[in-house]
Amino acid sequence: TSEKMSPYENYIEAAPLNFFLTKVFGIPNHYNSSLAVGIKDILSASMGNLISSAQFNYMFDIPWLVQQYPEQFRSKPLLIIHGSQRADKTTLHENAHRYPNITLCQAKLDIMYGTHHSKMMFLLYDNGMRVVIHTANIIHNDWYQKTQGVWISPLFPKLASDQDLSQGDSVTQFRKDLLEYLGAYGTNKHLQEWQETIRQHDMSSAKVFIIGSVPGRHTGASKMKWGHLKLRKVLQEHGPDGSTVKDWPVIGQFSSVGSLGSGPENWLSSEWLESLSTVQANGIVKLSKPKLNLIFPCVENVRRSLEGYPAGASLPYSIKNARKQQYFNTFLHQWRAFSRGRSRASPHIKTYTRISPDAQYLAWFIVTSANLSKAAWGAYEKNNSQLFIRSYEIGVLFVPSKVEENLKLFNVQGVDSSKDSMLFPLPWDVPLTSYTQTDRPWLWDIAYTDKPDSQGNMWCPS
Ligand SMILES: O=C(O)c1cnc2c(S(=O)(=O)O)cccc2c1O
Repeated sequence: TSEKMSPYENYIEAAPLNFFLTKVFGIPNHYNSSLAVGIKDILSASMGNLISSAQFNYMFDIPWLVQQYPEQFRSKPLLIIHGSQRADKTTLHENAHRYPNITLCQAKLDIMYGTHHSKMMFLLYDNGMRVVIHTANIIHNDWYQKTQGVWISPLFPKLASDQDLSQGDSVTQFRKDLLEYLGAYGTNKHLQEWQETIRQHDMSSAKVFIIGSVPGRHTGASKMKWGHLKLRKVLQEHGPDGSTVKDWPVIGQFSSVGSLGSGPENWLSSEWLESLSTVQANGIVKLSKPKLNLIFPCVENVRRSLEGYPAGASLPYSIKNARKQQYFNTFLHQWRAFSRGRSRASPHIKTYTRISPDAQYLAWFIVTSANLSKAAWGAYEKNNSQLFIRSYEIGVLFVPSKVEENLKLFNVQGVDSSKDSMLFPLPWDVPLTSYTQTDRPWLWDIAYTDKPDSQGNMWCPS
């Protein structure tokens, strides 16, 4: 019903997959005009007449956030869901204190080293609501010169009061999974109000699966609800068939790396890769495990970036972890995004996909807050009877058949404009670019003083 749409909605609603990159300051405008949004576009009045909103994230600059809303929306109720504790929590409260419309909600983090990584917006308008799931912190730098991913839901209309509230879910059970994710935060009055609001909206137009992580030791029926086992379950039921994707590589792209174990068989190439290479379970014998390709910036990628070495302050891979897992380097490829004008926009986006060897087709695609870590994706414990997750994460999974019935694959590039294909806007270049002999993965806690960065500076972390 285009008569309701304003020019902004047209360009946002027109994107068939609702998958955008954030606008980057300092690249040719062409790369910021299509399939790119800034935070002010997302919050603009042309997306809807805002009644209230919620912002889930890890880092917040509250005064900056308020300024990103249109002036007439800056006093609307705003719920901030964070994971800050102790001094960080005090600072957050000090910064929020002077805004009477802002309420803070602290997500419980009872497990050591867990963080509230999830990045999501609820936008309630007078004619419906939107859900935005993305990868950027609520700070200026994350929306300025980095590559970030954003999924913006269609406008979800409010259910008519007489309509049965069990209506209004999608073929991917988007609303059910979103409510289940929110349920994991426990009893918070403001979050429960948002759960009620979500129940009152028709989300049947959502074509993506939610892949979420919540802290805990998940067993029994809950074991497959979160992290890499949720992905495994969805791919068992709705994934590609084994014959189509036999020998198709898996690609992981991320902005941080955890402690993965002393060898690939500890976690990376065993349980994690097994989940990402799951195919529709039709009983055929287990396929050979596919090749794993990883994308993480090398030192040169960071040095030449628009921000220079300081881009590396958001790429927290430590020397402590790196020295324990040299095998990890054998999987690595450079950050290159020439096709999107973003080779120099350092990646903070996290994406995972299964791609054909000729890089023409995708079997599925995820954009998420989850980096390459056990804390985010979960790790088996107790003889695979439970999945141990430390952090909150949330992402969306695109599966061709759920985007369009009978669609089996996404097109990546080239001219296959046959009717049964849909172009997927990849954020990074294929084929992948290997590290050179002298390239090393970026580590954020060692010095780089042999070559100045794009700003003429060296990197000397304290
Ligand atoms: O986007 C996030 O959720 C996130 C989380 N953590 C970060 C860290 S650190 O907490 O791991 O030291 C250091 C630098 C950037 C970070 C970041 O961008």
